[in-house]
Amino acid sequence: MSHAWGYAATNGPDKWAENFPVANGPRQSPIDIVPGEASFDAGLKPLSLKYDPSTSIDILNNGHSFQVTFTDDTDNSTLKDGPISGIYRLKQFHFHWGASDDKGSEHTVAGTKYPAELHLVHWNTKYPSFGDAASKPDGLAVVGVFLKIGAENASLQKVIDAFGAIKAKGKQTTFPNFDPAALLPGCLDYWTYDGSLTTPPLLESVTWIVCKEPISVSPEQMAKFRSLLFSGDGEAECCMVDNYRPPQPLKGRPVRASFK
Ligand SMILES: CC[C@H](C)CCC(=O)Nc1ccc(S(N)(=O)=O)cc1
Ligand SMILES: [Zn+2]
Repeated sequence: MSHAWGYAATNGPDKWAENFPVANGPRQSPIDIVPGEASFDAGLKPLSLKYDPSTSIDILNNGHSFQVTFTDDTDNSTLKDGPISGIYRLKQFHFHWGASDDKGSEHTVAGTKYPAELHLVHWNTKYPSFGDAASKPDGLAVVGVFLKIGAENASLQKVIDAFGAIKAKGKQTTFPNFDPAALLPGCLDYWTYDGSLTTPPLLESVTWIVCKEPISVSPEQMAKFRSLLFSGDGEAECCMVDNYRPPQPLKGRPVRASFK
């Protein structure tokens, strides 16, 4: 298989280990979170997320998901406290979703799949860059937020309104003045564990911070996610759906809860 990894039967999660052997490593993500087996840790601090909307730059269809990218040359949009030490800068956020509402999230909760999952990707400023941090065991911190079918989400709609310009792989457009804090749930209780990127290169450099409370998304909004394409202009159209990796073995890792 060339390095063209994807989510199809021919190049999907079950094939990734052929080119990325860390796929079978000791700290892979996502995982199934079993609340009854998570241990409450009173030492865990509340998350400190401080985002500056002026750091949002553009929105891109990268052929695996769509992502909103941020300028990360200052400490204007950061994650602090929670389970981490130091200052982590926001680099991008993206989503994973299913072809239908019964699947789509990467993490699951006692086996429950949500229709989608938001990932806010941050890197540790003790390292010079995102790329450098991505290869360090404490290099990245990703905040995961589940999406649950319900009322229309006005903040999410701002992202969806840009989809017309990024339908196909490789398309990108400016996306200024967006506040990603508007995509966070009201309650920031979380589970945390040591894991990895959930797509190749599957680097084991991520402190995962998964929020217990989901945000809402309407059925019509989910349909718009499913109208994006994995394929590029001029290629046979292939809807961008089921771009999620299934849960991986916990291999003895502790999962801590910030709440009782
Ligand atoms: C050094 C280059 C860098 C590894 C490749 C580009 C990148 O950012 N990948 C990435 C980011 C986040 C996730 S997830 N889904 O949040 O775990 C998965 C993959
Ligand atoms: Zn992700």
